[in-house]
Amino acid sequence: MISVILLAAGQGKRLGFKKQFVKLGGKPLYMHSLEKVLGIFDEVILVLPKEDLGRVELPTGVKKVAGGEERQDSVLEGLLEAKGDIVIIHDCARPFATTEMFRKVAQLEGVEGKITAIPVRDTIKQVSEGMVIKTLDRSALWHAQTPQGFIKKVLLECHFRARNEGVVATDDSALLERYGYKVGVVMGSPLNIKITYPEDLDLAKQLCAVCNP
Ligand SMILES: Nc1ccn([C@@H]2O[C@H](COP(=O)(O)OP(=O)(O)OP(=O)(O)O)[C@@H](O)[C@H]2O)c(=O)n1
Ligand SMILES: C[C@](O)(CO)[C@H](O)COP(=O)(O)O
Repeated sequence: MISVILLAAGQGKRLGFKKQFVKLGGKPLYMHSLEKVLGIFDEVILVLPKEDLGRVELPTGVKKVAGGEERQDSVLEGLLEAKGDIVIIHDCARPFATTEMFRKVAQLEGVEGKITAIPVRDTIKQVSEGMVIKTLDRSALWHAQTPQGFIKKVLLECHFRARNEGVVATDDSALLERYGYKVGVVMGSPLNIKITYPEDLDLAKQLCAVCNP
């Protein structure tokens, strides 16, 4: 059984407001991710800010869960509700992830986790105080994206250990890396952007207009 946990419980501090409810292509941002997985996977859980749980109406079959302070806390809240032996974690802040990506990260033969990611394309400089220190070898550098798939009991164990040690990571695969589990990679897409800053939202609106004119 595969559970999908869609994260939409952030406060949007870097954007200036809660992005998950912004209308993109005529529907709230979180709906873009929901539509990619609904009816395809066994269970869909949408993690929302506690204060918004009551006002968000969702299609039948989608479970609502209250999130926590940090992204990692929200993942754990979702995990505690998930029934699947495989879980897929996705940021609703990435509205252009495809169903194919969700399917691919759920294939976990020989690994405990699998992420979408794309190779770094630009020349990468190490910079300090406005000065270039050196050019880094980019051949092994990738941008991590979501969706990310995991064996649930492994991800839960990693979350509990991280909480006990006070470790906070920006994505879930970092926790598996920390505790020695294997994480595979599947090709994401440069179009699978994350809306973090105001200019990302402008770009997303333009992408949406091109993709769904
Ligand atoms: N406590 C949190 C924090 C984040 N998220 C979700 O995790 C994803 C990635 O987080 P981010 O871009 O950092 O979103 P925000 O936390 O909303 O933004 P900011 O960090 O700027 O406040 C988003 O889909 C966001 O809703 C969450 O579910 N619970
Ligand atoms: C999980 C993530 O989307 C991978 O790219 C990202 O790390 C989460 O948010 P942040 O903007 O890096 O805090």
